[in-house]
Amino acid sequence: MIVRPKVDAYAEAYSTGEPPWLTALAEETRKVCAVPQMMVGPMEGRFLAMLVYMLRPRRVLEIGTFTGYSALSMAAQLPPDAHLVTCEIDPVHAEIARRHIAASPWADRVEVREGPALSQLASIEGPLDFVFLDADKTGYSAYYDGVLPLLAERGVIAADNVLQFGGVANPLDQNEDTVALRAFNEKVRDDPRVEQVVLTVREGITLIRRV
Ligand SMILES: C[S@@+](CC[C@H](N)C(=O)[O-])C[C@H]1O[C@@H](n2cnc3c(N)ncnc32)[C@H](O)[C@@H]1O
Repeated sequence: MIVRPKVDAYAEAYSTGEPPWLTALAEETRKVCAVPQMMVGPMEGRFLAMLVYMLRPRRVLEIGTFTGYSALSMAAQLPPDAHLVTCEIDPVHAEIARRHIAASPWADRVEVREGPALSQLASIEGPLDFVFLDADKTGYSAYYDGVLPLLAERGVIAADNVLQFGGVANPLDQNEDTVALRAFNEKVRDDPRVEQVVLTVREGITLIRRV
């Protein structure tokens, strides 16, 4: 997180709590996955749910399912006729996500597609009303290029982890993901087709829309 832990804890305490079905998913993820902190967690989960509530999207695409925490956070706020496709490369992650989605009340609205997200993009139908980018950071630039032409006129892309806990602002941080995200942030900033705002929520989230 970028904000001080005490302030972050305060913000979480005064936000609506995590629903029980996500607590069960999070508990299993912490038990069986090597990097459970890949889940967006309660605060960002509530934030995504609020965005979906406000946007009322019909078609949602997520790139980077992991065990389904963000997908189910969003699904709970989808209108009944909406559809969320979420892409995941790892079969173990996809299996956990599918099981929790099947047990949820939103199984009819959420589809997990297994395999590299970039090759899935060819079969994704637009227009997309909301896109959540949260897979491999070195792939963001290609995902952005792939989804922008599919974005609805009033569609929004949310790109996660764009500040890497602040690493992007530290020139000494030459980690591969940080370098890729710096390049991604520059690309979005310099793209005349879009307007964007970089938020300091958790590891940083950029909201992008077409102009
Ligand atoms: C940060 S996690 C996603 C977290 C998830 N949004 C959540 O809140 O639980 C990133 C996920 O992207 C997946 N991934 C990595 N490279 C991918 C690719 N090329 N195509 C699809 N998924 C990929 C990883 O296996 C991992 O499960």
